[in-house]
Order: sequence, then structure tokens, then C-alpha cells
Amino acid sequence: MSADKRPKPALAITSGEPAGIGPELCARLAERDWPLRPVVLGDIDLLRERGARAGFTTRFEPWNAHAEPGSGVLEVLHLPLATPSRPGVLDAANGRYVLDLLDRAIAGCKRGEFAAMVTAPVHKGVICESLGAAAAMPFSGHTEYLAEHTATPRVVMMLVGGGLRVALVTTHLPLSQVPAAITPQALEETLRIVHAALITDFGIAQPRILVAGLNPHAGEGGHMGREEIEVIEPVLERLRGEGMQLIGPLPADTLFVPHTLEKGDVALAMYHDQGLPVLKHASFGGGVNVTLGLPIIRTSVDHGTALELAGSGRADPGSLFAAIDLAAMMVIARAAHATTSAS
Ligand SMILES: NC(=O)c1ccc[n+]([C@@H]2O[C@H](COP(=O)([O-])OP(=O)(O)OC[C@H]3O[C@@H](n4cnc5c(N)ncnc54)[C@H](O)[C@@H]3O)[C@@H](O)[C@H]2O)c1
Ligand SMILES: N[C@H](C(=O)O)[C@H](O)COP(=O)(O)O
Repeated sequence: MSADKRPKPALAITSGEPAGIGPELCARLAERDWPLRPVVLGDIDLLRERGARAGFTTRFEPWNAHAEPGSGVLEVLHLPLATPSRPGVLDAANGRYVLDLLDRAIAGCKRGEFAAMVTAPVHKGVICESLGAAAAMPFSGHTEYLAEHTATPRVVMMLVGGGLRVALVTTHLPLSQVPAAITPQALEETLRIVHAALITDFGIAQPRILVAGLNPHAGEGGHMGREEIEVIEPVLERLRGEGMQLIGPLPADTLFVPHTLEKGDVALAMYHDQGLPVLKHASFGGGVNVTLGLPIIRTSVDHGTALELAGSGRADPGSLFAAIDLAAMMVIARAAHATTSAS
């Protein structure tokens, strides 16, 4: 068989919260030809019902890894809902179903059945409700769940879109807990993960990382906070000694002006809402959330469940499409890097 006749690697797409827009966004995948073979994880009856309700004619059929899909068919790895779902109406009884989709995709990626996974949005609150107060760990997002379920001690959330890449040192953490979480170890590990991932998964040989301060004006020489002087600068200095190209700590407001952004390949923000509002303003509708540092490749939409749009067919599939394109690009870049490193 010639190389171009080889079957495309399979890509797991978790359809996410059943009451949200995820299932109908998945129906839109039949509109394009993809570099990887999309396999939607979800309840096949839900996907058929939600696709039809939203006005799409997509044909959902069970996935058969050993056969080629027919033209216009979207393949489904069926996992059953616990209870029927209505658009826009959350039901904690389906919380476990949402996690089952993730568990199945993670397992498939680990054993090479899937080349990568792409996640449609989940609702963090209803999953926490379904797990109950006694849960060993509340659900705070895919990022943390994937770290836990791949035994990865630290991962990094990075969003890509609108010509920007923005990575975060801390993720889903109350703001009051952020300063204590910006430790030398956390910062150093984050920088190492971002640096390595840009090389292996994004094909950037010598990544340049713009690092934000934590405080207004990056602390204004210690007059508005000392984390820059006591934590951030010493870490940057040490890693520069290893050859990393690190620019900062920069005041976060001016880091995001165009002439500064063009000096870097990625901006590293200290916390969620220091970096993501800028990214989402620049890219909403086409942004992608990537988890760096995992043994598997995972990308995601940059939006939530949009319950008020569920069932309407009006949700924009642009972010899901971009997440699939980016996952495919990362699969190729990681394989190319492995080949180069081995030779
Ligand atoms: N990747 C994920 O799983 C993910 C990402 C962000 C938020 N969430 C979760 O989603 C839930 C709802 O969060 P939220 O209300 O803050 O954000 P949201 O993204 O669901 O909604 C914000 C606004 O954007 C609109 N919107 C979102 N996606 C859209 C799309 N594809 N097309 C058109 N309009 C769209 C919504 O209608 C709403 O006006 C929360 O539980 C949150 O934690 C999940
Ligand atoms: N912080 C993410 C965003 O705003 O897009 C979102 O909550 C999703 O995070 P996970 O990928 O960890 O679920």
C-alpha cells in the first residue's frame, strides 16, 4: 500500500455536556474533509436527535476501526447517556457520562487507538454536582482532569488564536490563591513545559517566551508587589543561563501591545484572567485551548456549553474546527520531531 493510501489516524472528539452545544457542533464535522479521521464519542441517539433538531442532515453511524467510513458519514463511538437530555437543561445524572467520554478518549490515546483527542465543552458545575461533596477531587476542568488521569504532575493550559499564543502558570484557581501558587518551582516547571512543547509540537526550534509580571506594572520596582523581584526574575535569570529565550517580567498590560508581542512566540500569563480575556477578544469563535505537557495530544474549543444556544443550530463551529486542525498539526509536528531526534 502506498503512503498516501494509508488510512488516516483516528481522532477522538468528545461531544461534552449533552445539554450544551457540543453534540450539535459535532454534527457540523460532516461539512469538511479532515486530515485525521474524526470519531465522535457520545450517545449516538443524542447526536442524531440534536443534529436533526439543529437542522443538519449529518448521518451518524457506529465507528468501525477496520472499515472505511462512507462518504458524508460521521462515525460515533457510542457511550450511553444515563438519562435522556434536553437542550439547555443540565442534569447531574449525566455527569458521569461526560467523564466516561473523557476516560474513553484518554484510554484510546494512551494505547495509540487515537492520535489525539479534541474536547467539546463540558459544564464544570454540573459535574461537581454529580460527583457530590464527598468527591476526592472536585472537577475544575479538562486540564486538571487530564493531568490527574495521565499521572502528569504538571500541565500547562495554552490558548491559541487571533495570531496569539497565551499560556498560563495557574489555571482554575480562586484569585485569592494565585500569589501563593506562583512559586519558583511552579514557574520553572511551567516554562520548561512551554519551551519543550513549542519545540516538539509546534516546530519552533528556539522559542521566545514573553513572561508577564504578577502585579500592576510588574511591581513597579517593588513598590506595587515583590513577586517579580523575589520569584519571577530569579527563575528567568537561571533559565536564561541554560539558553532559554525569556523576555520579562513585563507589565501584563503592555505585554499585549503588538510591537511587544512580535518579539515572542508565546506570552506566559500568571493567571487565567490575566491572559485569556486578551486571547478571547482577539479570537473568540476560532480560538483553541491546548494542554501542554501531557503524554497525549489534547486540544479543545475555547468556549463553554452556551446552554442558551443548545438545539438552535446557531452555535458557531469555528473553534471546534480550529481545534481539530491544530490537533492534526501537532500530531504531524510531534512525529516529525521524533523522526529528527532519532536520526
Ligand atoms: N472547553 C470547555 O469545556 C469550556 C470552556 C469554557 C467554559 N466552559 C464551561 O461552560 C460553562 C458556561 O460558561 P460561560 O457561560 O462562561 O461561557 P460560554 O462560552 O458557554 O458562553 C459565553 C458567551 O459566548 C456565547 N457562545 C459560546 N460558544 C459559542 C459558539 N460556539 N457560537 C456562538 N456563541 C457562543 C454564549 O452564547 C455566551 O453568550 C461553564 O460551566 C464553564 O465552566 C467549558
Ligand atoms: N479556561 C478555559 C477557557 O476559558 O477556555 C476553560 O475553562 C476550559 O478549561 P479546560 O480545558 O480545562 O476544561
